[in-house]
Amino acid sequence: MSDNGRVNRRDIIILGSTGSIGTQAIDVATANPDRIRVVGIGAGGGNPKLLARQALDLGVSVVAVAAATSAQELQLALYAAGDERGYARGEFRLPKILAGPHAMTELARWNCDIVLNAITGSIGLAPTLSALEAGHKVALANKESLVAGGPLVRAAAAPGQIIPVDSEHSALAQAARAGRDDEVRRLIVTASGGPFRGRTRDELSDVTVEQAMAHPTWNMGKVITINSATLVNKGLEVIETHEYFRTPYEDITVVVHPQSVIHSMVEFIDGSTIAQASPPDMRLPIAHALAWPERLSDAAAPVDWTRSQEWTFEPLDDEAFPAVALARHAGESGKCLPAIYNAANEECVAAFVAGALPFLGIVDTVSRVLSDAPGFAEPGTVEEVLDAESWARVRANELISKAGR
Ligand SMILES: NC(=O)C1=CN([C@@H]2O[C@H](COP(=O)(O)OP(=O)(O)OC[C@H]3O[C@@H](n4cnc5c(N)ncnc54)[C@H](OP(=O)(O)O)[C@@H]3O)[C@@H](O)[C@H]2O)C=CC1
Ligand SMILES: CC(=O)[C@@H](O)[C@H](O)COP(=O)(O)O
Ligand SMILES: [Mn+2]
Repeated sequence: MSDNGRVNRRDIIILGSTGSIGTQAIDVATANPDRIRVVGIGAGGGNPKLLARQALDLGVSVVAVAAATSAQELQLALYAAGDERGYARGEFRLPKILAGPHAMTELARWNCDIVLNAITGSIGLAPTLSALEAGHKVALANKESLVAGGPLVRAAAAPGQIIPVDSEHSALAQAARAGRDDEVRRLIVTASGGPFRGRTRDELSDVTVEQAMAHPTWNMGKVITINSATLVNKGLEVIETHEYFRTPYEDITVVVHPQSVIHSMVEFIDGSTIAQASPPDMRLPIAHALAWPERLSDAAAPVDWTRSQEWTFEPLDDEAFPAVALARHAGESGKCLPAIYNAANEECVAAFVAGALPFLGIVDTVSRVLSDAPGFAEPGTVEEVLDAESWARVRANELISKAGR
């Protein structure tokens, strides 16, 4: 029985409902109506028709858009979606609409059991803090929250209040259940290696956005897919691992595993390694986070043990892909450098997608921004994170426009 008297059913709010994680979370909820009910959703405002359809399909009481200009468009889309379903105007009750830059933090405080943060980018930090401060459990896909605002998120979260959704951290949390914290020796984070695994640095000089978007094993949103190609995603995940588990950076190892079946591993002091394995399908870690500490039946297909298959492992090529070493440097230096690493990368990815920066320019520019960074103190407030991020975004764009000349 949950605190609100319902048997095992959790009311959830999905921030970023129109994206890759958001839509898969809706699939998980729809497949488990006795366990999960979606009571509120929110998105950026880029796809008001989808957001409106989701709101009516799920029967949510509140829907939020971050772009204030999208509020009217959303309202019209809700009426149109109502018309499509044959609702008469008088009978049709619109959900409450929240709009504008504070809509996500307000939605994150709304009455519910769990907030799933599936927003992309460090703009997700304030909603994560808002949900934590409201006392909600947070199923966290938005890794940028922890990277940009790790000390703030840690200070706001009670033990067990955040449940990881990122596949590697879900795997680590599952594997870590096999022993006590003081019996863990090392965390091994797997990386697919991305679409350019095996290439030298020279061979990366003219790769296109389309090639970078062709992830070998996962179908994800644009930013994380480009980040997987540069290995910045793995850099962010090393910092995320440190933030979740408080493991020293030297005890976090990255290993390339191109099949993406082992999602990460925990090595214990007796020499035993526990791995979590499942075919690449985010519905599993999403379901795991929403039902934690229980499990939902048939969230995703298991490994097919009747079929011959090979799982391979190889070391990361730090020369061709320096993004992980750079993230370790940012993480070990602390202060605001992780936030600067992420914010500079967000600008560089946007520039790469717009054709204003070559692929190799992404990590090269992030590296330059990190080495140019003045001494920001450890952030104590969101505003301090935003200050460091603004500096990084401006500096990254200066370097990007110089590179374009
Ligand atoms: N996709 C995956 O398999 C995985 C993703 N993650 C992480 O999950 C997060 C989401 O990734 P993914 O689903 O791929 O991303 P997508 O780009 O597919 O979706 C992003 C979502 O965020 C919304 N959004 C964008 N800007 C804002 C804003 N300012 N305020 C509120 N909502 C906003 C988008 O809305 P709109 O449609 O209106 O633009 C959309 O709903 C990222 O942090 C990513 O790193 C982690 C592991 C795996
Ligand atoms: C599904 C998921 O969790 C992604 O973060 C994934 O890990 C990306 O794959 P890479 O290992 O290529 O970065
Ligand atoms: Mn991941």
